Amino acid sequence: MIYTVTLNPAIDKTVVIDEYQRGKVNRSINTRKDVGGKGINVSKVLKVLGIDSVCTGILGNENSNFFLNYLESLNIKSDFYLVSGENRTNIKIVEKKHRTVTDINDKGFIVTHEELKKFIDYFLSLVDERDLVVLSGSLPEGIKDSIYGDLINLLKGKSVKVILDADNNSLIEGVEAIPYAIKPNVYELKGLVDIDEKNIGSIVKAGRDLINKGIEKVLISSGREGAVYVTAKNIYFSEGLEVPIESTVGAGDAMVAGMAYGIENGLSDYEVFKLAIACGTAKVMTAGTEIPDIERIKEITSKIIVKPL
Ligand SMILES: Nc1ncnc2c1ncn2[C@@H]1O[C@H](COP(=O)(O)OP(=O)(O)O)[C@@H](O)[C@H]1O
Ligand SMILES: O=P(O)(O)OC[C@H]1O[C@](O)(COP(=O)(O)O)[C@@H](O)[C@@H]1O
Repeated sequence: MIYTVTLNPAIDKTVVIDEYQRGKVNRSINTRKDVGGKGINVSKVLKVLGIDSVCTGILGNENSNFFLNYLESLNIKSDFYLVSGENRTNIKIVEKKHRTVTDINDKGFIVTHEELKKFIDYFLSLVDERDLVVLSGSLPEGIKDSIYGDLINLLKGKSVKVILDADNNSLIEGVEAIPYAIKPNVYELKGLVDIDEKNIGSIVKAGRDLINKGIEKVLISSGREGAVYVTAKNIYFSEGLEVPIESTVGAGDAMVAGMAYGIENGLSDYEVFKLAIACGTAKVMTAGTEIPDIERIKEITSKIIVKPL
């Protein structure tokens, strides 16, 4: 079973405007609200790919029904540890004129040490060596940056594979614990290793260094520029496809879903990479964090050109 862990879920409020006017009244063209947060988005795309997962993590009690009802409507199993407080709302400003998305991500609820410990104990009782765990997203107040590293060590103790998608110090500390796989974007990678994010050779070298440390799969995404996949045996590159963009929010999560699906199903590095790119590309063609459909993912998969490096 795949478990996605979201410690800081979010409602994504997408506001479409023509052009942001600082200090003025801005009027929206349209708005939408989606259930989001990185691990939850991964579970949404896994469902489309036809694979079950359990969405776990920590959820604020106050507006929890918005999340739980939505996941139930998609037939995605959820098993969150509930804490008091409200799940954050993250604002995504889509500017039509400039074709940009600006994220304003809130902090979220506060988690006490005791609550976190209860969640970890419960979560560890759920998983065994047959499972794959996706740890992703930012941390609510009260949880230290060491959490992903700590969880990776505990999960490795149970022979559970982990895919990590985090940033800043939680990524640095997570990588020190050597997860099975990671999916940084180039900016997250730059926070980890000194790279020139415009130079493919520099990105590949960073990927190889991480593989030499013991991480088995390193998928580095670079938005429209595409992605690089470095494993012990292969190095692949693919350019991003030119597609109509609705919202880039959740592209990385969709990519992680493709990666998790491929790893869970024993696909080759080549197939994993193609599927991950297809999921990310299909996602940018949907509004907000709406899930891409499977037919589009299949169609894009057939168009992706992967170059071995
Ligand atoms: N503007 C875009 N055009 C085409 N594909 C995109 C675009 N943005 C993202 N993608 C696809 O989604 C993948 C993940 O996007 P990226 O923005 O790098 O992730 P993250 O959301 O983690 O920052 C990219 O590698 C690419 O395949
Ligand atoms: O936990 P963070 O880092 O604040 O990110 C949460 C945000 O990331 C998202 O999961 C989208 O992530 P990506 O665009 O990186 O795939 C949104 O749904 C959510 O608002």
